[in-house]
Amino acid sequence: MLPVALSIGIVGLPNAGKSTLFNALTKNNVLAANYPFATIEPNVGVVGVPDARLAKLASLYGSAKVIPATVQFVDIAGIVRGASEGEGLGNKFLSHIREGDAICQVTRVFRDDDVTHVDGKVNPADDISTIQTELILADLQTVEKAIPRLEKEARLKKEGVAVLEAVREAQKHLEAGTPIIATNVDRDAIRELMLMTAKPYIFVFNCDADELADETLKQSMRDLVAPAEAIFLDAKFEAELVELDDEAEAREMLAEMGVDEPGLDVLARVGFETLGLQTYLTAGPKESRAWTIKKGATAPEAAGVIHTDFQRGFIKAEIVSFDDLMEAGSMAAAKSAGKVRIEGKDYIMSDGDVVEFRFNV
Ligand SMILES: Nc1ncnc2c1ncn2[C@@H]1O[C@H](COP(=O)(O)OP(=O)(O)OP(=O)(O)O)[C@@H](O)[C@H]1O
Repeated sequence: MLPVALSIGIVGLPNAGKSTLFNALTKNNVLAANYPFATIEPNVGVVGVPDARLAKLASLYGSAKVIPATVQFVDIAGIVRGASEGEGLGNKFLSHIREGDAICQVTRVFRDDDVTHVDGKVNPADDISTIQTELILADLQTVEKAIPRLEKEARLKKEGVAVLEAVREAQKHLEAGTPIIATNVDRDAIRELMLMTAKPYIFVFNCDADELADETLKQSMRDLVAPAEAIFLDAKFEAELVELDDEAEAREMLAEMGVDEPGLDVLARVGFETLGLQTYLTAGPKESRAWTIKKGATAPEAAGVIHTDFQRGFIKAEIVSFDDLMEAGSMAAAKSAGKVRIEGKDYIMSDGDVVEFRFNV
């Protein structure tokens, strides 16, 4: 199994704050200007997933380094009404969204008369439906284009019949204005079409300081997008926060905003979850490290993320859960307490397993 490198595409209307958020995520200096369509080329940012367990492991093992899991964000240009018809940057960037594994939509909530809104007013519900409509229309085009080919394939081979049926069902839902993720269409059957509304979705509400403190407002946004995840942050503030070298100052700024945790940390964690990923941990004097696997991965597959030899020559895995290890206070104590298990080829990994693999090369 190759290392898992899934990515999340950031979408939103022009001036929603995508570039500001992306810059903060990567500390890259991508152009973030008060200028619709400032972002033309897609940009990839690789972000560490914050994991408090790593520092604890590192202090237990005296590790020299800590290496977190990562999640990739791709900054994509703004979508405007009519994008599926070629308005704005049109279909060019829709193809970048198609390649992502999940979508993160940045929605403007902040009020600032100096920052133009494409529709002349700030209205999150309208903005969300504008983008959803564009993605649905683009998916509908994809489906309509594919159907004649799929009909031919269904006549030639049996497997094609189920695919065609699933795609026709998808078409009906899209015509009714429903994103595929909200239906029970067989998503495996239609995978090859890479439909955008079939991807998991995260909503980032880009707020100003007052709005961040407004629980009623936030609840109404949550209700608007449920069951999808809603994250609230001030992208401009997050961008300033990452510029600070002084951690104490950063903590103070967060406290002043009444926020416990940087929004970017929440986003990285929720994004990682939304992609269906989990981590297992390894620890030693050199490093404490989180490794990324898909949920449901077996022990040999997990070993393969470190090295293909580990997977090929897999014998067994010595596993202790992070919590048991911390409670015992050391690997030796965990062993004598009977908390360290020997697991074989069929073991399904759990998040937070602390692992040592035994293998033959
Ligand atoms: N929470 C916020 N509060 C106030 N201003 C903000 C906030 N977030 C972003 N801005 C400002 O809004 C403007 C637009 O932001 P940004 O360039 O990131 O938008 P964008 O979505 O990337 O736009 P485009 O699609 O046109 O590239 C910038 O001037 C930015 O500083």
